[in-house]
Amino acid sequence: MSQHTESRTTPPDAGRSASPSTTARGGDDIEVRGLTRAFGDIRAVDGVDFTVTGGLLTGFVGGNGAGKTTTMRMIMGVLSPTAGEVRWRGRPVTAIDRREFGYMPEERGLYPDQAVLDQLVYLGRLRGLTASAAKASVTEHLERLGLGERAKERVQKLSLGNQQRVQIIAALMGRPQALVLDEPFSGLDPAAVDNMVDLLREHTSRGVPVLFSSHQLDLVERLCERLVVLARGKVVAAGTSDELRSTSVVRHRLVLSGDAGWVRGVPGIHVVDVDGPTAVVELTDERASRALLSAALERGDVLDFAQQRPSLAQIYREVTA
Ligand SMILES: Nc1ncnc2c1ncn2[C@@H]1O[C@H](COP(=O)(O)OP(=O)(O)OP(=O)(O)O)[C@@H](O)[C@H]1O
Repeated sequence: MSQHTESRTTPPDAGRSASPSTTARGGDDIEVRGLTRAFGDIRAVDGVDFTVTGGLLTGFVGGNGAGKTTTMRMIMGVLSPTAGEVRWRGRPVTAIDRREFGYMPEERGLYPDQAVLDQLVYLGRLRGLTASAAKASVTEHLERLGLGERAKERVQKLSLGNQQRVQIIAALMGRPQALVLDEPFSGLDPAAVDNMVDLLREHTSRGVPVLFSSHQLDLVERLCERLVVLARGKVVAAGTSDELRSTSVVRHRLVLSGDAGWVRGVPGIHVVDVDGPTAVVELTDERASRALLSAALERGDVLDFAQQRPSLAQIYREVTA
């Protein structure tokens, strides 16, 4: 039975034909243990461990070629690991489990000649939804992502951004038990990003673990409760933003009434940047902050002197350096 008359504050429950609709919270984890994949001599993914916790958005970041896509493919079983394993709810993941995962692959495999609605309903059927449940879920998602009028159009007539939205619907429709999304935000305009975020939050609010990769650090910073940072096939940092920040070098920002160039001569600090009256520094000696402030006051007014919360971009540069 379709349940699509429900309010839009809950995720579309498409009445999967043969699955229990669990609403467990917190314990619905994907666990990656020692995951490794070699291509010839290259270890694209090298002993990777992390957990995607139920109910949280986990951002997966790393530079080009860091191994994100390869890791996600192994989570989804599209690629087999050279070593290590993927676990789901405390035991090795099975093909049946994965059938209930929503996956957005890097290669966007839509059929250009097929109508949007038909294609999505077909994909929903492959995921185990009944035809009517798939249609109801797809129709609701199309409306929510602003494609309600385009349901009968062929995919190739849509702009790239709209094709991306269709791909997102393919991953989110029904009631996925976990979401693994490779660059779901790339190519979306800000309104579509917001709609997408709302949708993802609806899934996390019912305990679903969500892993998504992105190069948009500002977005990841805004959205994610947890982060996994990959570099050269290895996890170089993982945890909440605050946990990552606590290991980062503390910066101070000093704003003066005159030019701040003189700070370069103060011992015990590393100058990150000077721009006219503003200097950003790192203390290599804790006591230097007092010396810096005294020296500044001797030279004139101090308009601001405060610790700076490190941005994710800063943390990212530090851990991947
Ligand atoms: N099928 C393959 N055959 C050979 N090498 C591969 C294959 N797939 C990935 N690689 C290599 O594995 C490494 C990791 O690639 P991967 O696509 O997982 O990185 P990524 O973090 O997703 O990068 P991007 O952000 O650029 O998408 C790269 O060096 C890539 O060239």
